[in-house]
Amino acid sequence: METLFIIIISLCITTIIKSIISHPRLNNNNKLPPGPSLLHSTFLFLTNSPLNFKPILINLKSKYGPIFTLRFGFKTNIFISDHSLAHQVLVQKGALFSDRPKSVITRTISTSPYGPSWRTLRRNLASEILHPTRVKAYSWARKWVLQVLINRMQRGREVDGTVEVVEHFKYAMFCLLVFMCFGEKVDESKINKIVKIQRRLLLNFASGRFSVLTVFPVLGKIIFRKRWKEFEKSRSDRDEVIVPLIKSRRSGNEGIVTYADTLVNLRMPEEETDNGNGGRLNYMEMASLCSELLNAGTDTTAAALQWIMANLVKHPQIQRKLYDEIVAVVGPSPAPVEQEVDLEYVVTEENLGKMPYLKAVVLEGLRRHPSTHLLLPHRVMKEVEVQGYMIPEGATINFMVSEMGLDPKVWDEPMEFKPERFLVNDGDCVFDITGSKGIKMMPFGAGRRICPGYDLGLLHLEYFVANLVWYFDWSIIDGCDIDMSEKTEFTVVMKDPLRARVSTRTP
Ligand code: HEM
Repeated sequence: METLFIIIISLCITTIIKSIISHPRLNNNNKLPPGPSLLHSTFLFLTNSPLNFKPILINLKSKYGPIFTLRFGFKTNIFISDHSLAHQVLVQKGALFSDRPKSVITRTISTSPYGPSWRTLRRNLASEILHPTRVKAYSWARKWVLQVLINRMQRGREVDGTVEVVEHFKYAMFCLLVFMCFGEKVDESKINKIVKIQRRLLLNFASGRFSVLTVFPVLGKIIFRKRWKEFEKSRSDRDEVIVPLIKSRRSGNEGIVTYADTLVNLRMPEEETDNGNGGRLNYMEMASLCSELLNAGTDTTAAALQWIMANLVKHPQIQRKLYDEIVAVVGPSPAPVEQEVDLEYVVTEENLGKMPYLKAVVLEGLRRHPSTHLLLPHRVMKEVEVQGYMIPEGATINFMVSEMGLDPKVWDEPMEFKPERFLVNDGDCVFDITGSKGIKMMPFGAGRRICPGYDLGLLHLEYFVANLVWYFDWSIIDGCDIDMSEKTEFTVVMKDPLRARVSTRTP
């Protein structure tokens, strides 16, 4: 029934859009990048889930080139797969391309329009939570989470020593981000409840079920009544768990400063006078922002961690080289740990800086398997020319991250996992992940909307990879190769989750 409605609505919109093709903003001189006809594009959007869209985009790229257009209803979607075009758009003309399309999710950093609210929220996260001194203050929480992870992996090991790791990675990253949000070592059942609620929301957005509510904001509420109800229910379930955690901070929890604390104290400057609340955020808004942080920092990192460990299992010589580097810096692995015992020895964060090969392994993992194939969509704020084409105001711009990491013009043997490509002559690892001077890959995006958590994300990956390799020897299960096929959830994950033989190393 809903699909029928979508088709009817799309046909109506098709008619309207044809009439606005000659809109002043799209006159004869204003040529859009090439792409399939409106009818063909609409058909592609209606018949494919966003989760399965990647092969279609790759096909369109090979047909139309590094910049192409796909139109759907009133929306003009531009796709860019070329590094220098991405640099031109995101860095050189960044001010025009840093807006976001409208979303049904309000009050998050990632969905806020480019403007003062976004700036205030992003600055709060960057300066209050992601500042190096604050990140350092969470260092003991990372050690605690490492222990949680090692314990869970030991407990989850089958008699033959094999373990499926991804759920343990996700759980560990969740514990860490929940701690950064609320300052509590939340118990397992509550963590699992939060994970379940967050995942339901995310998967519904990633599959397009909830995004359609944004495409048709007014009619959508009537046509997709059931989905609206479902969306509101998911939101209220989320608030039911998250708001009490925020309130418990208000009741005078001393010690470490958490994200929830900073939100309670935040004032939105442009609303100071007119929201009747002195510019304070309400609890739903705070819950939405905490929920964003949990999503942004967990699945992305867990997905990357799984891909990196899979490559280390697949390439034992790379794992050996990495292990040797770790041992050269911190000494031999400690004796096998007992379950539930406090970890005495870890590869510390100070030591990570002395391990260029570790950095190279992590970067190679992010190049070869970026956590997302596309950046979050950007919105064009004003009509602008890009490579001789006119991009209309309001168009959505998408960046094909994975294609950039695999471009043979930039990367030698792009399909191979070769960390050495990131090392310079003296064995140092020097790479600008922000792409400010030029983009070669952009797993965290680039320009004004670049992921504000990129430094923390890299730290988490280096810390967990180093410790997992120092504590355990990872090997392939006899007779089973590692299948590197991928599938898209909220992030891009291994289709066959990594299962490996994991044995504690002896000193
Ligand atoms: C390996 C880990 C991570 C990866 C691969 C990753 C990747 C990304 C990407 C691709 C974007 C979209 C950029 C764009 O649209 O141009 C993004 C945005 C964002 N990320 Fe991350 N991220 C990671 C970790 C984190 C962490 C740890 C945090 C916070 C603690 C975080 C917070 C955010 C936020 C708030 C945004 C929205 C930025 C905005 O719209 O201004 N991310 N991330």
